[in-house]
Amino acid sequence: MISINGLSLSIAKPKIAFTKNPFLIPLFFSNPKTSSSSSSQVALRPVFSSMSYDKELAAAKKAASLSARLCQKVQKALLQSDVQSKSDKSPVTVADYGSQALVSFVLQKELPSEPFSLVAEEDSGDLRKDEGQQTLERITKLVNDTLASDESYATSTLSTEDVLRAIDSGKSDGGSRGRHWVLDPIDGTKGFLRGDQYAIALALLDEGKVVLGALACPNLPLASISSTSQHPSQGEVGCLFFANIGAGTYIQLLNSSSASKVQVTAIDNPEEASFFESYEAAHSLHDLSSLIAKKLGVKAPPVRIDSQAKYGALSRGDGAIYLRFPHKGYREKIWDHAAGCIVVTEAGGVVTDAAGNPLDFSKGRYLDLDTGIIVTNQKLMPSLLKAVRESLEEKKASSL
Ligand SMILES: Nc1ncnc2c1ncn2[C@@H]1O[C@H](COP(=O)(O)OS(=O)(=O)O)[C@@H](OP(=O)(O)O)[C@H]1O
Ligand SMILES: [Mg+2]
Repeated sequence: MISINGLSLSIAKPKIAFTKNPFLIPLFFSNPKTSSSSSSQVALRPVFSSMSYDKELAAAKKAASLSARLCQKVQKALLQSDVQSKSDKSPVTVADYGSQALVSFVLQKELPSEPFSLVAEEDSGDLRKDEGQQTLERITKLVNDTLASDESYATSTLSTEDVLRAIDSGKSDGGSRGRHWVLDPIDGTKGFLRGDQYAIALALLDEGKVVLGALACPNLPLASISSTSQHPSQGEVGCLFFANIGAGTYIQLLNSSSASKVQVTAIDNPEEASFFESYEAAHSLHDLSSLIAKKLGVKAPPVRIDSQAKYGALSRGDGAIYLRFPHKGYREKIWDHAAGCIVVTEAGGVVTDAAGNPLDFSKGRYLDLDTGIIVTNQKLMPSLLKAVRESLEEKKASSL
């Protein structure tokens, strides 16, 4: 019997006690074709044990929580000079850079004996230019002030060069071999700038599979958000969702250490369901979502919030469905979904592309997707898939 995240688990003696990766302990191997366990190596997939990732999860929670502290400070008193525009015209702030530097630094400090690879959104190109110097100094101060606020890092001080290096450690290409951290230092930067929802989304890939996630949502209330109360004016705010493969999903307040297990909703009647979608119409086709919702019989209006806070809210049953249909040609990045995906699946939900295939995080920095991403519980997925297929066919026919 072992205890993981407060859960007591009985672990069967492994039928095969070897693995190429000493950090992985397979509980058993399942053969996807026969569903029976076997000692043959042919066509076998390891089923990962959560006990391998406890210290990584602790490091991820610490990194995401400290970054949330930095982001909250910036959002409270945002200066005009804190916001810049990237080459694709999307906004980036000192908090995006500071969060990435902080996560990179903390993960490496907490896990000094592990090889470090990070796939993350930002790079330091603009900060290395002459006109980026003031911004870089502001970021360095934010990072050092945040470290100083934590007793285990009170004596750590980063130079501007350390900060640039920490940001640029996020250039890894990820892939299907080995371990890679995946980070969106601020997911929903537009929401962050509006004073709304955003998330610090951190996940770990092992052999191409997401094995843990820490999702900090500094503006998400602890109480449920629903279609009728998207902005509750009172109650505790600031949630950290975390999931370790095979061990479920938990939520705690960002400034507390007492966690509770969450589960997706059990409803099976779409008429009782509400659905999430992007706040920004440029990020997801709202018309298509409303057609799908109508076909399903969903009565509630969409709940539009920024970032992977949608995955977190769904994992605790605030809503039953998340629909994401980007405009044609957009390629989804792995950091926009990795943490959210495991937070939902470990809470009993299902995350697929529009054709019902699981998301594949092993292909590098991008997801190779069919059309969109849909998320719901196991009971609603068959009817959701049908509604999605019919709606996409209708949309295609009407554009001919
Ligand atoms: N054109 C387009 N289509 C689809 N998605 C896009 C697009 N452009 C950006 N992005 C990514 O969306 C991330 C923001 O998350 P959401 O779409 O969930 O939230 S919201 O649109 O801000 O409400 C956002 O994450 P951040 O860049 O971290 O803010 C982007 O990665
Ligand atoms: Mg971002």
